[in-house]
Amino acid sequence: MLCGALLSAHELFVESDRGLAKQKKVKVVFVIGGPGSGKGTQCQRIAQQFGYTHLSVGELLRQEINSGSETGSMIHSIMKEGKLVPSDVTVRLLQQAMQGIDNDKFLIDGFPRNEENVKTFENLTKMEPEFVLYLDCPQDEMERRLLSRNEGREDDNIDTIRKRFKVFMESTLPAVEYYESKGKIRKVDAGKSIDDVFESIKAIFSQGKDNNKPANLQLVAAGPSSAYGSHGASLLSLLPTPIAGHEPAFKVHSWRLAEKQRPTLDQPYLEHT
Ligand SMILES: Nc1ncnc2c1ncn2[C@@H]1O[C@H](COP(=O)(O)OP(=O)(O)O)[C@@H](O)[C@H]1O
Ligand SMILES: Nc1ccn([C@@H]2O[C@H](COP(=O)(O)OP(=O)(O)O)[C@@H](O)[C@H]2O)c(=O)n1
Repeated sequence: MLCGALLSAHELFVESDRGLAKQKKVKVVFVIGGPGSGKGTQCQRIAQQFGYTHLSVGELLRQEINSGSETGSMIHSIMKEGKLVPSDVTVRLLQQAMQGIDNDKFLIDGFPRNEENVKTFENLTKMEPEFVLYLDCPQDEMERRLLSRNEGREDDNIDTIRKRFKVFMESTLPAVEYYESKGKIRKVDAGKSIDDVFESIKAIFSQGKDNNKPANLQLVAAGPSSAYGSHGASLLSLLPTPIAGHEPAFKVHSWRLAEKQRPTLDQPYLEHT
């Protein structure tokens, strides 16, 4: 079972440049997709346009391999088989990287890869993502892209690529379903051109920005028997959905028909908070 109520933003302790610990609220967006779906490519653009720090978990693992540590050699043997590194190792590398960066918005690329990744992240950080961007791409297209990636990656050979696809289907898709059940998946068709995929992604990130702005709502004044009550309810449905972790832009005043309380300018139905 995965944990229930978690914070969207978390008090993360970071070392300031004076060496003192200070608290800051941190937001994370996870980016999931099959190998070669374009996670790294799109994350670079998102980071540049929306001010996120891009952390590629695969890259953090490769850096650990290059450090020559014992953990690095364990990671190396797992990665060349296309398997998944134990979550406590991955999440600790991720936490270390986040603590060393003075930004409050992180784009975490290639994470989570399975439900164990999810649980470990929740347990160790007590955070959950704002949302999860899912790059959905046909397998034959991902295979074509990986075989021509030319970054000299040991795992970009046809045998390991096929193993990574299997891991994606068997382990990562259940994590996608978990976030789907929480309403956090934002899926884009990643089989299109780089520019077209980014257009879809921009709409998702821009929507988040708009939802943070207080809406410019005019109060509707209405006299007795003018059906304000029924329209009041539909008015509510027009308001932007509050984003988890943000105060809603409006306070809703209840009014009870039995007591014949109608909204007035003194006691409006909706009020900016
Ligand atoms: N939409 C796209 N169309 C064609 N090629 C792409 C697209 N997105 C990425 N690529 C290329 O495919 C390869 C894999 O992309 P990458 O971003 O590294 O994927 P991932 O991080 O998901 O493994 C790279 O060589 C990249 O330039
Ligand atoms: N959360 C993660 C992310 C990557 N990895 C490992 O790192 C490898 C490369 O991941 P990556 O995100 O750099 O690349 P792609 O497989 O998405 O192209 C994976 O195949 C796994 O072996 C992991 O174990 N756990």
